Amino acid sequence: MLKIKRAIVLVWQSSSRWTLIHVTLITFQSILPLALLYIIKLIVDNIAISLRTGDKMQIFSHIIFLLFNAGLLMLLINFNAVISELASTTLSQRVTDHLQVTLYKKAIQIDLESYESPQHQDILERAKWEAPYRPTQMLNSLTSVGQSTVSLLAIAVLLISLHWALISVLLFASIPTMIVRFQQSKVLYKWRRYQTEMERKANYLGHLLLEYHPAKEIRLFNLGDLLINRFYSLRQQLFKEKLAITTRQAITRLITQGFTGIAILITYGFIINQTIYGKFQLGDLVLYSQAFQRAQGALGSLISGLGQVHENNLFLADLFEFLALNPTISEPLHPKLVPRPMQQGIVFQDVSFQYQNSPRQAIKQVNLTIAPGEIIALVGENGSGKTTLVKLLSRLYDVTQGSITIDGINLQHFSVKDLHRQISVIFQDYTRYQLTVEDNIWFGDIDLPPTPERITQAARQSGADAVIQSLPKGYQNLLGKWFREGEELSGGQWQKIALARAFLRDAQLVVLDEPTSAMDAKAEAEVFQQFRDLMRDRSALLITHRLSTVKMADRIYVMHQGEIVENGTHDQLMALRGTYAHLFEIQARNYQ
Ligand SMILES: Nc1ncnc2c1ncn2[C@@H]1O[C@H](COP(=O)(O)OP(=O)(O)OP(=O)(O)O)[C@@H](O)[C@H]1O
Repeated sequence: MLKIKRAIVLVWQSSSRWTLIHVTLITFQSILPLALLYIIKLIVDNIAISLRTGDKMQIFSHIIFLLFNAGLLMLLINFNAVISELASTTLSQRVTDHLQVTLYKKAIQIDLESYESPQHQDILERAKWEAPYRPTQMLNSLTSVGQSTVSLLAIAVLLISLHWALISVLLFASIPTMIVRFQQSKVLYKWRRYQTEMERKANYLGHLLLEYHPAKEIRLFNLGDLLINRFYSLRQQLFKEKLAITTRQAITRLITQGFTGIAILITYGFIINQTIYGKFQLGDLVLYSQAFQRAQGALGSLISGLGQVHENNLFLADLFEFLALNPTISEPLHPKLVPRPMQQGIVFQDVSFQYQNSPRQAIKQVNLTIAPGEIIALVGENGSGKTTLVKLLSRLYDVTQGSITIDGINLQHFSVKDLHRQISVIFQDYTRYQLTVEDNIWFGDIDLPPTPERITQAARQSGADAVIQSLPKGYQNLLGKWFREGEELSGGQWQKIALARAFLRDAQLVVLDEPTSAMDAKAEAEVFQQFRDLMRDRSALLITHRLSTVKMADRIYVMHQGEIVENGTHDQLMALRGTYAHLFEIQARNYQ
């Protein structure tokens, strides 16, 4: 019941005006045919009277009047049907758009961690399936239930006046159909839930085959046919399962329909019998058989409407399951302001962290300090935990143990938005927005307007300005190949744009995860030559495998399997002759 109410609220919120129009028109649609039926009865009755009396002219003119009204009513019914369809299309569109936005709003709220669980992906996928149409369908099935109930009640009064058993037979005969319909919805729903992952796998293969990024490897490694075959065999499996379910359902439906059919035949037999023996007039025969036919129709749509309500109710659970997800990275009730400027800086104290879906700790007992204005470098082999530290610092995840503080205040006491405003992070898998250059840079700080001076300055600092000047529309040029007139950039050029985005934000800490990995040696040298100037009094955390660039850092932390194993300046670490010195010498040797 609660889900039905929520679905209606969603539809109402999408457009209260169109919801009202839609429901009103549908109500008319259920009442008007009944009025038409009544006029037809009057016409037949009049014909019957005319056969018995002499004043045929007067009766005929009355019948003409009734026919005229019937014609008008038919016009009205058709007009109502057309307008109703228009209202229904408009409302559906409104609901789809509204729900899409609701879904996106929820998606940007939930924890990053949620995206890493297959169960969450299943929930998201199902919510995506259901959101566009399920609430409108719920409204439609509810209105159809209302509509058929009104029709059925009105006809029931007529049929009861004939004989109470008629409507009882009809109702009784429809019980098996109803039970079967409900049962079938449940089976279908369970199957959809269970096969979500398989459907996602098929979609993923489809994505690999259609998207631009995988296209190169798919051609070069000749993966196309292999992936298509895998896609096809998944779809085959889904198809077979669905076919088995629908075949079983069709057979059951045939049996129940047979049962209802017999009951209907008996009832018709009764009506005909009563007419032959003169208990019903000819008009009654027409009226009752029409009414009975309509009762059948109304009952059929009532059962199907109730079945749909039940089915929609089951499937809406998926949408609401997603909308009910709450982030665990919670906002404090009374947030403190992030100190600006920081006095003591950022301190990681005995920080440990384990990803939810992982059997081992990614970070173990880490102690690390970033003082105001300090440039810190984080080095270490792949998988040693560098990026994870940054995710913890920016509260994309919360630490499992220990604490991270700014000027002694735990990060969890700041509002997440305020914290993010003070940190400018570019991850190694940064986003290439298929938008204008200006947007790509401005997205680094949308709290301020995208004035050309700010954008150009950030682009100059990252070395992107020269690239942008060579584009036909400069800062207004679209990037990427998704849209017309977009220009694709090289990996290093994209990286310069991403770096400009990081520089734009007036943050107290700039975190760059492999910021120059795709840049040529000259561009990289240019960025780092001016890096200290660029940072001015800001702190920076650099993650890089290129040890030549970390020499200029004030302090270097070396990570190994989630732990910090060494820290100091370049000279101190070289003198220590430990992991850093070893890594540095390997790289230096490769350049000789
Ligand atoms: N989302 C995740 N879920 C589970 N485990 C993860 C996740 N992300 C990273 N890990 C694991 O955490 C460990 C640290 O990964 P992290 O990305 O922090 O390493 P890194 O030092 O940044 O590596 P690289 O130099 O390759 O970028 C690795 O063992 C990795 O497998």
